[in-house]
Amino acid sequence: MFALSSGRPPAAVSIIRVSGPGAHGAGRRLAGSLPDVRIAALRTLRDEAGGRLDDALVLRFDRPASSTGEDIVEFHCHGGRAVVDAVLSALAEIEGLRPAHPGEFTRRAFENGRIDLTEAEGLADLIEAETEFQRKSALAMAEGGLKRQIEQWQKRVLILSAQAEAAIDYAEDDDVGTDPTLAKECFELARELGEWLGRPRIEPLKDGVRVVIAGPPNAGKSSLINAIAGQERAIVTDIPGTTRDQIEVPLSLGGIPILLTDTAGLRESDDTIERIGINRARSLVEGADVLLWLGETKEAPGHSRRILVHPRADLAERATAPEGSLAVSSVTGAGLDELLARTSELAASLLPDEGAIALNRRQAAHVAEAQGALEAAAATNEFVFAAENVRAARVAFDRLTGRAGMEDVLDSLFGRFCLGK
Ligand SMILES: Nc1nc2c(c(=O)[nH]1)N(C=O)[C@@H](CNc1ccc(C(=O)N[C@@H](CCC(=O)O)C(=O)O)cc1)CN2
Ligand SMILES: Nc1nc2c(ncn2[C@@H]2O[C@H](COP(=O)(O)OP(=O)(O)OP(=O)(O)O)[C@@H](O)[C@H]2O)c(=O)[nH]1
Ligand SMILES: [Mg+2]
Repeated sequence: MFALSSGRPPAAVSIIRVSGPGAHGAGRRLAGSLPDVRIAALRTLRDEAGGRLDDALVLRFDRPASSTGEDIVEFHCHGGRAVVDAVLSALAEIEGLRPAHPGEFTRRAFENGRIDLTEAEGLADLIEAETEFQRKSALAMAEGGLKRQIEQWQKRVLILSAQAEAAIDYAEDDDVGTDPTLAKECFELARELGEWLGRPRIEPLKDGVRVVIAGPPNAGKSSLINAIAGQERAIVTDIPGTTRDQIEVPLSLGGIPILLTDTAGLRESDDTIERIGINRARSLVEGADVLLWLGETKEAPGHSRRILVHPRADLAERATAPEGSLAVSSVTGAGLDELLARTSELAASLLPDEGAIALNRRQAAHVAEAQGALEAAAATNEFVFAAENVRAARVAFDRLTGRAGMEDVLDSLFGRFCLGK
């Protein structure tokens, strides 16, 4: 299979990669001969009829020492659209070669055991990374930070598995009791997994921390989002119930990604459209990471990270903010810096430390699965049930890394534990 691996032409240089058993043959067909492995060399690429396609740098990798684990040839061509099309067409002519599916190079790397699922996820995030923060976090995942941690968990779970199985084998039928070390280690591992689950996740880093502006109609919510965005994003009128659809403004506060959302004013309404907007506003408030509340303090929804805002503070009748409320004016800009500072402080607490491994939703689900199973294993005094749950934890870790086969698991299980003793 082959594909253009670099960005969309025209570009200075375009890289076309070929991976699989036919890669070297294809390289020779186009380039005449291949350079030594991992040594770039200049070649004239030609089509079947001998017509010149381009002068390109050619690179060759021999399996398994390549990014996919297969033979690879790379053509570093001039990045013109017609050049790239011509080389891709010449490759398509070659028997047994076909264009790659999206993500297929990474998929092959996974299938050939070069990377596990968490590394593949890290690579996907790395390619999408737009900020330094995102890049460092994705790179930590892509270079195996989580994979190594899971391998350590797997080792411990294998020993537990062996202990539990051995206990079943050797327990007298009527002598099934607890193994305090087994229960203790299950408990300890479950606790450690719980600690990981309690850490900040990757989603706020990727999608932005969800900061929701909410409050009654006409409070000045849309004016506030416009003032923060520095442009007229939301419609502002003195008619209560102006905003219906949510309005989202992505911003970066000192490097912290924020998704700021304006919502419909909360009130009882007979207007069908407004009511739909209000329902959306309510669920946005519920899902908010940080809530900016522009209403009365006593009406404020309970939220663990909320800032009470006293808007329109430039008006004489609103000159004094109630205790605990931050006076803000979208007209004069007063209080905005303080509001943003407090917002980014709350938002920062939801983000992983720079370069730290942060679980994504899928990974966290499997970690939670393993945690639950180990807790159950720790709580029981039935070896059979304990063994079953330890096995479930093992499966959860295998799902986490995307590993399906159990052969190596069994090998290391029996290699570690001498059942004949
Ligand atoms: N030209 C080019 N640049 C690229 C890539 C590529 O495929 N081509 N990559 C595409 O993702 C990234 C580099 N990733 C790579 C990952 C592994 C191997 C590799 O050959 N691994 C072997 C040998 C390792 C070694 O020599 O240390 C191995 O793991 O066995 C190569 C590139 C970014 N830059
Ligand atoms: N003086 C003053 N007026 C403001 C300020 N913020 C908003 N207003 C006015 O208050 C009225 C309502 O403002 P909006 O921003 O539309 O209020 P809202 O909370 O979005 O209202 P709904 O979308 O209806 O829920 C408008 O007439 C604004 O011009 C402010 O800081 N100072
Ligand atoms: Mg509004």
